[in-house]
Amino acid sequence: MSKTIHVAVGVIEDAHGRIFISRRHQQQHQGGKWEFPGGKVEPGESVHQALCRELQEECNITVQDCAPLTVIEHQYDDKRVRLDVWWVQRFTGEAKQLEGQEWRWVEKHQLDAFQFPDANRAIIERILMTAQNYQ
Ligand SMILES: Nc1nc2c([nH]c(=O)n2[C@@H]2O[C@H](COP(=O)(O)OP(=O)(O)OP(=O)(O)O)[C@@H](O)[C@H]2O)c(=O)[nH]1
Ligand SMILES: [Mg+2]
Repeated sequence: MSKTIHVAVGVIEDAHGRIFISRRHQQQHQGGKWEFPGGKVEPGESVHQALCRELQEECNITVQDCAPLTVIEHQYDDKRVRLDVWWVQRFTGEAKQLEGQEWRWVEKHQLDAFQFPDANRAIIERILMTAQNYQ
């Protein structure tokens, strides 16, 4: 069996409490589905470093403040992933997608209306739970 792919994932929240999502390119793993931005942790990098690098490269933002939200391990038919998910509540720069993917800000309660990879179910539950606790 192939080894687990370690991924840094950002749940980016704006001042209105909305979350940034983008749509994976068709040819990518889980293509066509929506995702939270992020990518593979490179050798020698901490997860935090990977998160900051990926969000700069993919979404044009510099992370100022973030906190670990949850870690999800998921086995797909073809690969196993460990998603290290961080909540990003402070950043500079105007968030947008730099890699040609469709993107948008969505209200937390609207997240359920989008099709995400299976591993993301647990992330969305966590977002909704945490959001409730802070209201
Ligand atoms: N970025 C991201 N990846 C996710 C999410 N959910 C999920 O299962 N994954 C999986 O995590 C893996 C790594 O993500 P990625 O393709 O963004 O990695 P990357 O940016 O380094 O891209 P590349 O190496 O393909 O260029 C993929 O297999 C992807 O399907 C998610 O919400 N965001
Ligand atoms: Mg990526």
